[in-house]
Amino acid sequence: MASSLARRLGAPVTAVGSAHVSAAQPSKTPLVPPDDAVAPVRHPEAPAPGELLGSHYAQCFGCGGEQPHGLHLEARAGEGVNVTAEFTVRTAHQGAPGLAHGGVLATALDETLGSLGWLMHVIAVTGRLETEFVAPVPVDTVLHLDARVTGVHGRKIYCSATGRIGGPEGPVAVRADAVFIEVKVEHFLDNGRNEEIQAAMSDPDQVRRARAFEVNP
Ligand SMILES: CCCCC/C=C\C/C=C\C/C=C\C/C=C\CCCC(=O)SCCNC(=O)CCNC(=O)[C@H](O)C(C)(C)COP(=O)(O)OP(=O)(O)OC[C@H]1O[C@@H](n2cnc3c(N)ncnc32)[C@H](O)[C@@H]1OP(=O)(O)O
Repeated sequence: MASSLARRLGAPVTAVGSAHVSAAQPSKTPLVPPDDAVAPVRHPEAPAPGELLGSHYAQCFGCGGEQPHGLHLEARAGEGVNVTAEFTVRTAHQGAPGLAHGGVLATALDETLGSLGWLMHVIAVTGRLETEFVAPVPVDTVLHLDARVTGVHGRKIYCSATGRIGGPEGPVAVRADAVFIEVKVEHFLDNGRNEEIQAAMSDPDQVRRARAFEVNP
């Protein structure tokens, strides 16, 4: 059977920003996995440990290589359902003189956590993200990021990340706990802007990447 992406490729995108996402109440989903959560499973075709994951979208602010304003984060697969990444704080990332903006650091954590989906072959978006800023992070610092999935409950993926300075074993400067929610590729097709969707769909590399996520045994 044709994949949903293939079906959509055959038809022009007509609606933009459909309202299928409800105007929800604030989420009360806790950030720790419930007792009946299951352990995450590394997909048999997940990238090998140490392999660079690459960008899920060339224009992504977090990881896109073609995004001039982006963080250009590059994550590597870990041995389990975990990833590592490095992020260098630039002058453009300041919040206070010589110090990283907290929102930029939260974005680096979010992006690193988001890349965990590659290891499970699941597309997921951030539902909740709680960040803790433990120590100031000066410009030119390399933040050593480490993220892992701590449990899966239905479509909810519980995960945590740390950002260390001075080396991968250095002191923790930032940390985050998050819940990601698994979605289908339609999430992007139904909610994204037509112009960018069409551009992404005419890029064979992008289509291949999106397809790689569609089958989750
Ligand atoms: C050719 C085009 C291809 C394009 C795609 C290309 C490649 C794709 C590959 C990867 C890309 C994937 C992600 C990007 C990766 C990294 C970037 C960094 C991550 C981000 O930056 S990403 C952007 C920010 N993010 C959002 O833009 C989400 C906005 N939001 C929504 O779109 C909805 O809100 C949604 C979908 C989250 C839920 O909506 P829904 O209707 O599907 O969910 P539903 O109500 O059925 O809930 C089901 C269960 O999740 C629980 N739940 C629901 N919402 C929750 C929440 N917020 N927090 C905690 N738990 C929550 C419920 O409590 C229930 O739990 P339970 O089952 O236990 O009852």
